[in-house]
Amino acid sequence: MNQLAEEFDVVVLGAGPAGTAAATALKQQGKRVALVEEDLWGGTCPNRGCDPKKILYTAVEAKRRAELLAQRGLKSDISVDWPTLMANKREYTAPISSATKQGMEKAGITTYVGHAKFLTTKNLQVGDHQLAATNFVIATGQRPGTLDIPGQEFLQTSTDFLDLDEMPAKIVLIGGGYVAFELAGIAVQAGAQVTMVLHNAHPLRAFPQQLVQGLVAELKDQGVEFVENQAVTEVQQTADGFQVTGPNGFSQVTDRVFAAVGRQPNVDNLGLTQAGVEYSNQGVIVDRHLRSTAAHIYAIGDAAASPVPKLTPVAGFEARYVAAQLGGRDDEIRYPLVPTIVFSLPKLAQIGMTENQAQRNVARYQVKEVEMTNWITYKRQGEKQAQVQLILDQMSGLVVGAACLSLEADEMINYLSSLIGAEYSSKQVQQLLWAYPTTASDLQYLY
Ligand SMILES: Cc1cc2nc3c(=O)[nH]c(=O)nc-3n(C[C@H](O)[C@H](O)[C@H](O)COP(=O)(O)OP(=O)(O)OC[C@H]3O[C@@H](n4cnc5c(N)ncnc54)[C@H](O)[C@@H]3O)c2cc1C
Ligand SMILES: NC(=O)c1ccc[n+]([C@@H]2O[C@H](COP(=O)([O-])OP(=O)(O)OC[C@H]3O[C@@H](n4cnc5c(N)ncnc54)[C@H](O)[C@@H]3O)[C@@H](O)[C@H]2O)c1
Repeated sequence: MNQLAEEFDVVVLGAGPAGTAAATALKQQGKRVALVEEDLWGGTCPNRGCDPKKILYTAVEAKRRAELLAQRGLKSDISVDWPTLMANKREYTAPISSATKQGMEKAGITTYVGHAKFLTTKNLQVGDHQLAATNFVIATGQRPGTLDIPGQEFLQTSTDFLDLDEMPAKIVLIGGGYVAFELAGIAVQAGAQVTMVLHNAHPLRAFPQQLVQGLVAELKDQGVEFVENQAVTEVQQTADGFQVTGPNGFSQVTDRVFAAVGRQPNVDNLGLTQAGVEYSNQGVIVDRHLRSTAAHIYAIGDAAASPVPKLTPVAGFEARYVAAQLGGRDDEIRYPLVPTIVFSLPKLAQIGMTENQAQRNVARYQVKEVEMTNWITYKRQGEKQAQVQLILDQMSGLVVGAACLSLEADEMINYLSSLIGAEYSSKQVQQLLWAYPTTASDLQYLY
């Protein structure tokens, strides 16, 4: 081992939700912990992901709710003041990085600023420092993917969108996943003319297509244009913007073009080969203990090729699990149910078994669609899309999966998460009382 190396029990690479949670839990065990970050402390979620997105979303959701009540007695002429909204977002995000770093240091974690790269299986380099450790935790996250086409340098990302000084008059969003649907809702309500360009006809493929079609219909109603089956081949800069082109004469002139075509794990410049760690384009390959192919090196969060959605609560769960493993536990990871929400207008949420999975065993699983637009919860708000889909296991009689589309879908999915996770039967649900009339009290009619 290099004599100049600074020694630790564990070195954590990346200070996002995964890395900070792991470092904190490991420090609480009394370990000597180093945490390395090359960019913003706190990582994607609070700086350029979930939280800034939700701040912008809060304003556009309020505007949409007011619009829906326009025929129901609420007079409103609301518009989004983007510069002020952005100032509000920046006021929130500006202190995050330094506060997170300070918080880590206050907890007794040794922090390093710079790019971490393995030199050997036991050593890594950060700037002028060499760090040696018994164990390492890779928590380097993901970055926005792009398209390998002429003019790719003109493509912007979700990071750019979430920090726009002005909302452009026209934008093109390439992609049909979480990011594209969330940014479309924000941009259209902030006054932009939005075109979503999809390379196939299956947006949000992991969600029930009936609910996705409801979301698409709602976004179209708000003014979003959808172009399907169009693989963009080139982006050119013009005198006053950009021209997006594709096969069969497709051409769209716009002010900005955002690629929302998935994210790539930050694993390619980590010296993983020197460390004996194998990886794929899904991230670091891990076993059921989140150990990489080098058994003393773990991977968690977005950087790990673990078979779960890449979300902040999952990153935290994996971090606490690995800390417990390094503290002496030796059980395989068992994930709880993972709720996911697309914060579009309206919201689309899902948990547990999906419709696609249920359809592989129709003898056992029944898909139940519930249209709720006329229920008091939704009617009073003028909501146009309020649907729930439940997956029933006919063997146990339990609900094992659910998806929701409405402005209340974020709350509803969390209630369903508790009930499905605790394996509540219909009979048990009828024994519970929720204050009425609320989103929760509808559960009685759903089960
Ligand atoms: C636009 C957007 C919206 C999102 N919204 C939601 C949401 O609503 N809900 C939700 O649950 N999830 C959401 N996510 C996903 C969520 O942000 C991620 O799942 C979460 O941040 C993953 O945490 P992580 O710690 O694994 O990775 P990250 O947060 O990406 O942190 C990794 C850190 O490692 C650092 N790093 C990388 N390489 C190195 C290196 N070699 N040396 C040192 N440091 C390095 C990076 O700079 C980064 O700070 C969203 C993501 C995006 C992009
Ligand atoms: N609310 C949330 O929880 C939330 C919000 C945003 C992001 N995220 C996380 O970030 C991840 C990334 O989000 P995302 O929307 O970038 O990815 P995604 O995987 O959800 O969607 C990518 C989309 O891009 C399309 N695509 C792929 N290659 C393409 C190509 N060459 N040309 C055109 N389209 C192409 C896909 O068909 C898909 O529709 C999510 O999977 C999720 O883990 C979560």
